[in-house]
Amino acid sequence: MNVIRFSDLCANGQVAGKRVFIRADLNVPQDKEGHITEDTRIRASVPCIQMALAAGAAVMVTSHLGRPTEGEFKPEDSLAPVAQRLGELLGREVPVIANWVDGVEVQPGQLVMLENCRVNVGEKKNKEELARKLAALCDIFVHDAFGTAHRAEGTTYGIAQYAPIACAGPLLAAEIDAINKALANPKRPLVAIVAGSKVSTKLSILQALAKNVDNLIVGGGIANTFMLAAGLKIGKSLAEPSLVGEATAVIEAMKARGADVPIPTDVVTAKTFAADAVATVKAATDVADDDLILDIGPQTAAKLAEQLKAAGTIVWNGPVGVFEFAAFENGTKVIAQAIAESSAFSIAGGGDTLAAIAKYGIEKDIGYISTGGGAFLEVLEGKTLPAFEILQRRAQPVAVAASLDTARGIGMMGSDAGLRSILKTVLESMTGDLPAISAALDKADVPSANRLLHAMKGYLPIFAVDALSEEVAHVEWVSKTEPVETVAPLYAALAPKLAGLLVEIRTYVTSS
Ligand SMILES: Nc1ncnc2c1ncn2[C@@H]1O[C@H](COP(=O)(O)OP(=O)(O)OP(=O)(O)O)[C@@H](O)[C@H]1O
Ligand SMILES: O=C(O)[C@H](O)COP(=O)(O)O
Repeated sequence: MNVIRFSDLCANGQVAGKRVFIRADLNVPQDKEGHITEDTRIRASVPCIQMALAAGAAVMVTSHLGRPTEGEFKPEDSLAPVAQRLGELLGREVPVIANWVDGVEVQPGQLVMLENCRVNVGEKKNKEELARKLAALCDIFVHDAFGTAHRAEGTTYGIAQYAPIACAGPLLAAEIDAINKALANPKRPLVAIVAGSKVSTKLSILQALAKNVDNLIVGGGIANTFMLAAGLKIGKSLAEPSLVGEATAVIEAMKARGADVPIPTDVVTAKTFAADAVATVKAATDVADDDLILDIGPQTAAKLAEQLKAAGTIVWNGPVGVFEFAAFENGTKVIAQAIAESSAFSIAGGGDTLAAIAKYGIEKDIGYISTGGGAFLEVLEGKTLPAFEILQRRAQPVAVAASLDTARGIGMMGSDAGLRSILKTVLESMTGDLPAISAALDKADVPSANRLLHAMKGYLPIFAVDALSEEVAHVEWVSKTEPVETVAPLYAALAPKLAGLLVEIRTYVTSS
């Protein structure tokens, strides 16, 4: 995966004193009072934040929480409980900043949390005006929100288009590697459980999944839509009637491969969506017009559990019922226990799925737990997620424009060994010089920056492409006479290219 990794930037000393904007996925489940019921996503975001702080950055972190209406902040949309939990994990205060789009006060060594980014107008549709403002807040944008990597929004895509440097955080990078590895050659039968409440998002993924998986188990609002497709009544239950055609297409695609999508034969219903609603188990054919289906029935759960026990690989996203209410948790509990008892390699993800895993204490029985729900389903579908598309694109100019010209280097040095030898020395000095130039410019010390650029101007033509050597020569020349206001933006454009060259040099000297 050709993306810039934040860990490399930290190791190269390019982060000290920089403004770092981290997009995390801190979208955790909460109860009615706003208490966090499961904090995996917060814990998983800690390493990136600590990495940025340890590298001496001024750190801003943000996330969405739920699906609020843009421009209409409500107290329940606030990231305050998340900041409080993060503060406990980090052992420091994490102040929450509201109305932050036009500027954020944060100093190196400090960490602030920027209030729910989905309240900003233009976030969802990735409006350019917002994206440019977001990018202007930072020197380095770090995408560490794997759970939201399938969304092309302002803080997950737009900011990456315009920020001076856009890179992958450690969680984002580790998740994609782990999921791809786990699913590269899945042991068959491969069974996917796709359930929960995000019907339209997930139903459209199912068509692609139907080509890959051997068994497709549906639950929650998705199962209700499949029941409609099978001609069953679902009363007032959560479903997406406009997607019945898609559900039918999935059933047909599975049938054509000799597999099927089991439609619930019994369900648990209520008359209201409430924890104390009376639960009634009934046949799937007996659902009344005023019924809400809130869980699969015990017969259906037992049948699905059998299928799961025979699986080679299980992918699980979404609880099959409203497991938060005791009367409607049985289906999810039975499925969770069947996954735990199965010898299959299991991979699970999704905000509420993680909460269900924690509730039934089966963390140790799951092969891999991802912070992504919809995102990891899209990886399974074979899609390139928008996060990776833009980060790869942002890594390209670095690789192309700042590239190492090894043929030239060998010619100039007389041999490959000669080139390697000079590159080892260069690697050492550039690793120190790049942050030193930035630090000098931060202090408006242009003469020091000029001295360092002058040295670089001398050796780059031995092994770098002309465009880069010329750009360095130009910035060095400007820095002889011009003030920091003129030099700093020129160096800001040059720095990522030099950082890219450094990565190439390191790769070259460590290759055999
Ligand atoms: N039959 C149902 N009717 C209404 N809500 C349901 C039903 N079945 C499950 N749910 C709800 O679905 C929610 C979880 O769905 P969701 O699609 O958000 O899953 P997830 O694991 O969080 O995945 P992701 O991270 O992709 O969102 C739970 O809060 C659960 O109560
Ligand atoms: O819970 C999730 O799957 C992620 O946080 C993404 O949330 P979204 O589906 O509201 O974009």
